[in-house]
Amino acid sequence: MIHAESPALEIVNLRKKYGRLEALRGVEFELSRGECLAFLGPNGAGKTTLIRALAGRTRPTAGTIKVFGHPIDSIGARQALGLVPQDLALYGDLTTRENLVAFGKFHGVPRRELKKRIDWALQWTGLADRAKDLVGGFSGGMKRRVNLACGVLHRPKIILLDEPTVGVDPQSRERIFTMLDQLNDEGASILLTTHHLDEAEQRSDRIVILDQGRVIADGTIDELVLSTVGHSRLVRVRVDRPLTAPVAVPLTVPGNGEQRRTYHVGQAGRELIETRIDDVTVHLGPFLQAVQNNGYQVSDMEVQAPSLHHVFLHLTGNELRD
Ligand SMILES: Nc1ncnc2c1ncn2[C@@H]1O[C@H](COP(=O)(O)OP(=O)(O)OP(=O)(O)O)[C@@H](O)[C@H]1O
Repeated sequence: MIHAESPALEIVNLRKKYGRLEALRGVEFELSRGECLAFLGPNGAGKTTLIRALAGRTRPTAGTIKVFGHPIDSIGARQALGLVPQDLALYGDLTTRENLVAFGKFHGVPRRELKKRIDWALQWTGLADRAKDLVGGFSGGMKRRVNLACGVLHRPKIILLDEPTVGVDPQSRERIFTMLDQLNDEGASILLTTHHLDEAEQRSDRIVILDQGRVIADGTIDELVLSTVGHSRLVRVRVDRPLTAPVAVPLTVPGNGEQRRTYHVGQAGRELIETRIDDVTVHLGPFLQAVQNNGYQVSDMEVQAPSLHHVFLHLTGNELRD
């Protein structure tokens, strides 16, 4: 039975120790029903450990995990969860269909439903015409798709995916996200880990950033941007000749008793001026005017909105790399 009000997942004070190393240090978050949540974090942050703990593959040292309000070790909770692990768990010497049969049985899909589910999975993955081919000979992207199908054959309400697009080409990546969108549209709640900031930014409803076993940020892109780097824009202006000195920009700062301040931007000897502007509508015009007043012509300009990349750098001080 599913509790009407409870979230899909509720994680409180989750801890996992491997000997003296604490991989999870009191992780707390919720996954709402029907939500797609992306977990980001540098290498070793604890993402895989978290997914494994949620999937019952490793026992947490402390903390609670509730699935639709039920303890993680209840039968209802187990049936609600589907895991798509990072490492491909497929039988290379079996065909696509044979792999699906094996995983369907493993997940306890009733015999009478198995064929229907497998036909659905073959369509869903776009591999119907490869049903009788050995999986061992497939490309990385195709194997990922079969792996995904094997993890969701029993139609779990919550799908946990550890790096679902690692090592696949951009086309397969796109295809995998279309497949996940379909499950999400049909009501599944999705929790995935990824190394791709753009993927998290474009594909998820909410983002949790994990660093050294702790949640250091949790929110929508807008919330994360606002609480870290703010809504300022990076402006890059190229001018017609190297600066002889930094450019003086007088700006009026609104607020209690308007203040006039002068900023000096740009570096002598460079043709590029980079600065942050709090409010484009108020400050961009005076900034460009000041560049002209200092005797330079603007030859090119770029305004960059803050992205998840800036949030991540701000919070962890590191680039996120594969
Ligand atoms: N079975 C294990 N035994 C001992 N230490 C482990 C084990 N599994 C993970 N760790 C350690 O726990 C920490 C978190 O590892 P985890 O794999 O969860 O991180 P991750 O965020 O998934 O990293 P990556 O992005 O590299 O996959 C790391 O320091 C790792 O070395």
